[in-house]
Amino acid sequence: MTTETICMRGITKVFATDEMETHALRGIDLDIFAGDFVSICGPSGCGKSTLLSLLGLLDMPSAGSYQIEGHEVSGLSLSEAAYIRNEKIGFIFQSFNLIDELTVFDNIALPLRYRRHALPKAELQERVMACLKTVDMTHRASHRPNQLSGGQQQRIAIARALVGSPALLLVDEPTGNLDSKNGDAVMDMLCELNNNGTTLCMVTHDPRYADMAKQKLHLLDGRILDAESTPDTQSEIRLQQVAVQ
Ligand SMILES: Nc1ncnc2c1ncn2[C@@H]1O[C@H](COP(=O)(O)OP(=O)(O)OP(=O)(O)O)[C@@H](O)[C@H]1O
Repeated sequence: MTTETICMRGITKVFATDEMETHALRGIDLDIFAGDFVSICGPSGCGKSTLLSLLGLLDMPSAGSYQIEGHEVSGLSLSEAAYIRNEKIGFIFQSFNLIDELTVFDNIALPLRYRRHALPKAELQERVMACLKTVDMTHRASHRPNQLSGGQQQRIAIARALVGSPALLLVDEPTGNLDSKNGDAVMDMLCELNNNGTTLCMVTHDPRYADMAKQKLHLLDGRILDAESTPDTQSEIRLQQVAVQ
């Protein structure tokens, strides 16, 4: 049976100021299944970052339903949203957002240290080192981020996003600050993580990287213009199941 990680229905987002209202999202329906890889692309201002912020519970929709693993999360309080975010969601940003005052190890450990239930020290150590191994950076555990190259910093950011074993990894232009060689290496790493079961949702302007996804969403003016799925995706299977019912 397929597991639905994300289910959005009729999601809208309106930013209102005294002078005007901006309808950033106008009725988004989106399903993301465990193990899926979704890419979101579209022109500047179409609502990509807004959608990613809502998916990551960094902001709340103006209307609509949003469920993570079957639990309604639209309208949560700030502290409840922060709790779910920390437990269920990992983030990778264009600007790696690492803290230069902390070692690589401590940067990766940070999401675990913010959890309500502290992990035993040995388990925390084990999880951080396992993530460093995944991104092939164990030899840099005691370095500071500003002693690393851009590509290495993004690998540390990936490790930090993975350390909490998130149900969903949200990725915003992961290669935007990298040259093409390092960008390709980061994308290879993300694809490998997805092949090993990590659920990914990525905003990108690069069509080559968008094409690597199993489900491709094109946004325009706050709406999903069209969605393409490769034949082997869970979404396609689900659509076929609906069709035969
Ligand atoms: N906090 C805000 N207040 C008012 N309007 C906003 C706010 N955030 C976004 N918007 C507006 O919502 C619309 C969608 O913005 P969003 O940042 O999601 O677009 P985007 O597709 O990510 O663009 P880009 O590719 O340029 O990053 C835009 O018209 C933007 O001006």
